[in-house]
Amino acid sequence: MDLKAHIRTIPDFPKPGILFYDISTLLAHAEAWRETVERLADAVRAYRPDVLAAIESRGFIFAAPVAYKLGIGFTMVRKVGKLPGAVVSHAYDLEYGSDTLQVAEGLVPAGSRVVLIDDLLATGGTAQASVQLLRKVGAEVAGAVFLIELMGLKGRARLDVPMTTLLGYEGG
Ligand SMILES: O=P(O)(O)OC[C@H]1O[C@H](OP(=O)(O)OP(=O)(O)O)[C@H](O)[C@@H]1O
Ligand SMILES: Nc1ncnc2[nH]cnc12
Repeated sequence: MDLKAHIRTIPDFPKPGILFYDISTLLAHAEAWRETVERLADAVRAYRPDVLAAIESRGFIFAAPVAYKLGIGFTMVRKVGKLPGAVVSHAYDLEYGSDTLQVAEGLVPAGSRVVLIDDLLATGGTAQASVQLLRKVGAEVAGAVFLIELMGLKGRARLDVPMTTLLGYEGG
């Protein structure tokens, strides 16, 4: 099945000049959604994870059925201020300014093999910050899996873990 046929592109969202790759149309199509979950699960399984880590918020949509299918748990990598209780944080630089990601303390056992999952790799800033955060809590990041890669933005070069993407687009 051609999954790209189910991803809608919207020009100038959320800012002028950005071509937005919208997964809403894929999620709404039962067969495309099922095929996506199957293919992501195969890619994730190859890294032999003990647990998944999912990046807020679109990453949660994909991580939940994949974790269920593989019979493992998943941990949420969240934007600052969303997680209750003790958290571990990692601040990272954006093009302008900075941001912080957090995970709950004590949920990822030290030394466990973690696979990171998200819908889309653009500049790779969010994914690489997530890798660093997971290492801070003692995880071994075995790999990262994305549905979409915007190859023009060269996020792949920023990630220092093995990675698999299902759909590559030249632009970004
Ligand atoms: O590779 P990067 O340049 O870091 O960009 C990729 C990130 O941007 C999007 O999330 P966004 O921050 O828009 O949040 P959302 O998932 O909550 O919509 C996407 O889901 C990735 O997490
Ligand atoms: N062009 C894009 N489309 C959808 N999500 C994104 N996240 C970062 N860049 C994006």
